[in-house]
Amino acid sequence: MSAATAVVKGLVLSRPVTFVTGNAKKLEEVRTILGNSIPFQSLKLDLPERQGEPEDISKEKAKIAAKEVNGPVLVEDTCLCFNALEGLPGPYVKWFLQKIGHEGLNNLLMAYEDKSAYALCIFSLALGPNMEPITFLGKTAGKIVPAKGPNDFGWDPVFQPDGYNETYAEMPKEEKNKISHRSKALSLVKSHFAEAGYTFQTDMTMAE
Ligand SMILES: O=c1nc[nH]c2c1ncn2[C@H]1C[C@H](O)[C@@H](COP(=O)(O)OP(=O)(O)OP(=O)(O)O)O1
Ligand SMILES: [Mg+2]
Repeated sequence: MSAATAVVKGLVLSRPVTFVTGNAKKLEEVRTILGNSIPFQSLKLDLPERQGEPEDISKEKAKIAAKEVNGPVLVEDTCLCFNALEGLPGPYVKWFLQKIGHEGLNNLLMAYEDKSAYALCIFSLALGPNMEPITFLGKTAGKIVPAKGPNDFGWDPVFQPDGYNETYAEMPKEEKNKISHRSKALSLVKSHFAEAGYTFQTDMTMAE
């Protein structure tokens, strides 16, 4: 079928926004948090990630994704940053988790009294290939604790947000989604869509 057309304050998008991620759990949270507020489709793709500052990594992912999709895309990059380690492992937490696990993440902080950390989520929206991505940051402060709770999403069992005695993993999903790095970033994404007044001419469910 012909692609859906979206009007963006005079700017016409040939397709609805595609959220590109290789992570099913991220997608699940994004779906729940966004509800029907922003029509989007998703694409499972493991995008290459450069090294460097979190915001640049996220933007670069959006640029690559926009080329792949040849249309508007939303991506995000998530970091787990330890204050005692100047923000590391940060964007590299995926590899740390894979190699050394929850216990290893705790051990990294063994030599430090400061166990404080923050979860950072950076969404990048690129309206098309060769368009400069716009970024949206969400941050939740907490500390690193020995793993507690179900082990079904990344480092959730070792991250205990400030003001809670439970880790992200122990909380009901709705509670995590109220206070999470991801939901904070997504509320900025939502405001952006509302302010930009993006209107969609075609029912997004009809998009290819
Ligand atoms: O809310 C979260 N709670 C716990 N763990 C989380 C969360 N959000 C991401 N994570 C994990 C997934 C990956 O191990 C690393 C981020 O790496 P990151 O590159 O952003 O994610 P990814 O490669 O799994 O998916 P994508 O294809 O969107 O890049 O932290
Ligand atoms: Mg990734």
